[in-house]
Amino acid sequence: MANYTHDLIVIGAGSGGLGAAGFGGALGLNVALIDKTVHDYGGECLNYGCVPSKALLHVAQQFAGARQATRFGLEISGKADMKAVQRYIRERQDIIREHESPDYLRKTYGLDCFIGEAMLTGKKEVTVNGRKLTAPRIVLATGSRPRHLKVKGVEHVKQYDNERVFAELEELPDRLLIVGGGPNSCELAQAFRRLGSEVILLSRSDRLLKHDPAPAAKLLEAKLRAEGVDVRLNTEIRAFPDAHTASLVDDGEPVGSVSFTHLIVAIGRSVRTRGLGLELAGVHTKGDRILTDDYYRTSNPAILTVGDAYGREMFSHGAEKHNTDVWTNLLSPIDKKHKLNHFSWVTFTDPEIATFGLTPEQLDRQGTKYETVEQSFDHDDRAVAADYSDSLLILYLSKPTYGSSKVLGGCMAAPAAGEMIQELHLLQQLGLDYSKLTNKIYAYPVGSRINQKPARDRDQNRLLSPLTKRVLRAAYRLQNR
Ligand SMILES: Cc1cc2nc3c(=O)[nH]c(=O)nc-3n(C[C@H](O)[C@H](O)[C@H](O)COP(=O)(O)OP(=O)(O)OC[C@H]3O[C@@H](n4cnc5c(N)ncnc54)[C@H](O)[C@@H]3O)c2cc1C
Ligand SMILES: NC(=O)c1ccc[n+]([C@@H]2O[C@H](COP(=O)([O-])OP(=O)(O)OC[C@H]3O[C@@H](n4cnc5c(N)ncnc54)[C@H](O)[C@@H]3O)[C@@H](O)[C@H]2O)c1
Repeated sequence: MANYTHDLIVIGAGSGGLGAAGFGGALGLNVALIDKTVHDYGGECLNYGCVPSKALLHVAQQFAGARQATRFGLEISGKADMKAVQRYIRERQDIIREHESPDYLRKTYGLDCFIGEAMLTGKKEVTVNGRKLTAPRIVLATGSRPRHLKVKGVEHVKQYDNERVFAELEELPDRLLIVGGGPNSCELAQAFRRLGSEVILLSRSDRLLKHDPAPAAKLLEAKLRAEGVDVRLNTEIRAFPDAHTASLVDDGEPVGSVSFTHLIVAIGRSVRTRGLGLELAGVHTKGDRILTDDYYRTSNPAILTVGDAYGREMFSHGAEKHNTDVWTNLLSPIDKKHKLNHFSWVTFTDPEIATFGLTPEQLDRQGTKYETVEQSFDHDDRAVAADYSDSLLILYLSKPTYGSSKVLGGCMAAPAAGEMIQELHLLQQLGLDYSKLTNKIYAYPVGSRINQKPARDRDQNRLLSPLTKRVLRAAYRLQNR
């Protein structure tokens, strides 16, 4: 410590940086945490990502509920007041912000919080506000930034990315064009449609949510279409002839044009590599990636990355996973390798699309034999009563050995699927048999009873084979003479 100003320096105070610095602070280490402005503390998730998008979806859900209630006599009219919606979102953000502010972090974790743009100026040195800080380890938690369209005429168009949506959009768009087919576009498309905008959702992929199973993504696509979103797949923007028109191509062939009043672009994200002084610290990059190994190390082993800066799973809880691994490695002589065996993610649309555990691609890659079980909600009493029986559960189960199978992964498309998959995900994480659910008594009629249905069906099929039925009949008659 003698030759360093700090034990650890963390650049970026988003999900990644808060976790990396917070744990060090909790251990009593002398940790410097740096972000550009006080408002940037909390990062993308708090300011322009998870929190505002989920608050927006919550408001949109109220509108959808009111619209459904017109079947039962409620009379409604009008659209959302976007200023009031943004006010609600900012109020919610401010509540969370209190626990992510530099003052709170200083008081609670003893962090040495800096406000200013940090630059690497040596192998173990960072400069902020003209002051040189040094530490044996530096964590880059500098995040990513939204990609933008680069087509002819784009300079005449205002491209709203997620930052601008939550910082600047004060009027409800009349006719909104959203580009991209990932979680960001799907969530925004449904939210704005429910608030009252006309929405065109355009993606160059042949389906939405390419990281989730196709049947689940199809259910969401059908729901978006049923709510009036104009979903156009295999489509790209070729040019903007004027500020409110996009000409489109499908497989390179012109397919007409669309007009819009507002344009949101959600076509993925690039890791931040510029302005960080990476070259001065011997940190190599390739395109818009920081080169890293499976142990979160950059080409300078004193400098680690977590969160979006690591360039792999870009989620807030991805950052949480990275920090768990990185801190294990910082504290022990045996390094933990990055593995994605027990991960999950949720797209918070209606239906929610919740994917967990190993995907078919991962299972195939590791040569694991598995069977796919698709469970519909058609005869689930809760789904019938609450009108969501067009939902779906997909499970990947290991091939049975002596009658028992393990849950390897899966996906659910249903309201609150993100909550409902949790017990399945825990079984997968603990490596427990799926049959553990067979005798569980659920309060009737909780939605998560659907998790048990395939397990019960399988056990019942086994139990009620002609032979066991004969044995059980004989047992009954013997016991009850
Ligand atoms: C619209 C949207 C919705 C999302 N919803 C979800 C969701 O529901 N669930 C989920 O898990 N994930 C969600 N995500 C993803 C999630 O927001 C990100 O994965 C997460 O915020 C990344 O955290 P991070 O700490 O790596 O980066 P960031 O939060 O981007 O933090 C990086 C920080 O570094 C700072 N910084 C950069 N350079 C410097 C410098 N030179 N000096 C000082 N500071 C610097 C920046 O100011 C920034 O505050 C969503 C993303 C978007 C865009
Ligand atoms: N609920 C959540 O957890 C959540 C919500 C929103 C965002 N996020 C995260 O934020 C990040 C960004 O999300 P995203 O949805 O912007 O990115 P993404 O990379 O997941 O999806 C981008 C989509 O845009 C399409 N696309 C790319 N270029 C295009 C073009 N020129 N024209 C038309 N379509 C194009 C792609 O085919 C893809 O469907 C992701 O890492 C995501 O996981 C998470």
